[in-house]
Amino acid sequence: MSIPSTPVIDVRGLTLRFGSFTAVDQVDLQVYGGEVFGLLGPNGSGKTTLIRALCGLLPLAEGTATVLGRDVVKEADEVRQSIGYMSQKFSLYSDLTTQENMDFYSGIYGLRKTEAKLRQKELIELTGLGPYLDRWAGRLSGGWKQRLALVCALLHRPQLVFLDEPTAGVDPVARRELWDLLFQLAAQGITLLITTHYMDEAERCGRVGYLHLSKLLVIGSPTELKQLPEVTPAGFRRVEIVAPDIAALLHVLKTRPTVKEATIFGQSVHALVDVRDDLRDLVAPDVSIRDAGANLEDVFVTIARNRTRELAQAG
Ligand SMILES: Nc1ncnc2c1ncn2[C@@H]1O[C@H](COP(=O)(O)OP(=O)(O)OP(=O)(O)O)[C@@H](O)[C@H]1O
Repeated sequence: MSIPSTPVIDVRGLTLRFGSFTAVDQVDLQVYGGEVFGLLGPNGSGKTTLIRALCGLLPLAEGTATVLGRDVVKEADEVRQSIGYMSQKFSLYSDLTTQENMDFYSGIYGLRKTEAKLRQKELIELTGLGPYLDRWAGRLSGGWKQRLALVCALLHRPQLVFLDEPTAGVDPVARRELWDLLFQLAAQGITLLITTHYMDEAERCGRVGYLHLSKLLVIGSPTELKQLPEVTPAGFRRVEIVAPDIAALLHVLKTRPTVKEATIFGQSVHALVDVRDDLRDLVAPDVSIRDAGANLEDVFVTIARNRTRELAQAG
């Protein structure tokens, strides 16, 4: 992707506070047109707070933020009218039908009747909501509720949409379908900033950022991040070991001096091992050991741990 020079989201030195608590600390972030940008981080790391500020909903303690070229404080009304926001909480009216919810949000965005009908028709076709128009929103399954919420966030044709954990609690098939929809939107040039706790979703993003304890620790494409030298330090290699009793294997690895990290992934253990240890004593007919690259979880865990250690040493 060729990156245009004007960012759709431009955040510089942004700090957000609730009283004396700093929820977002000195964040710099630029997101460009048509990007699918993933924002990850543990619970309470500041993702929703950052999004709410970018939607013009919070005062800034320090720094600046513009979205679509508009200042989120001075032009908060214009910002809110020009973006889409699918919030973490279910923002639809459970006792209104799908159609009534769409009509309600069309009204909120001030769409004229003919324009609203046209846009609703487009979005119903895009999302497949047609068979559910008369169903109460509260009676829709999780996946269809999220599609309806997405439709309501797109009615006014925003060029930038914030999606806060859009797939939380949604089954894997519906998650995949929602992502297919998101890619169709990105293909239309709509910029998406998405928070998620799912690593497979992070992998789908063009770039991701990782928030930890209110600070944005790292930004990059999944491929770039996995290749960061600090994730697999010199003198170490990452291996995947499949064995019949992975709990016992994990215990063995955790107590081995040459193993820096070990964690269970499905039926295998991933470990960061000193290259001088060939693990030969672990080889058995029912055990397989192979070199494996870092995954995104390795990246985030390692970087968060390193930064925490650096802070402790500095303080
Ligand atoms: N209105 C508020 N008043 C006081 N503290 C708040 C307020 N909103 C958020 N916080 C605090 O700010 C921190 C960041 O919260 P935020 O909701 O942004 O985290 P998050 O990364 O989105 O978490 P999650 O993954 O659980 O959604 C948390 O410690 C939270 O308790």
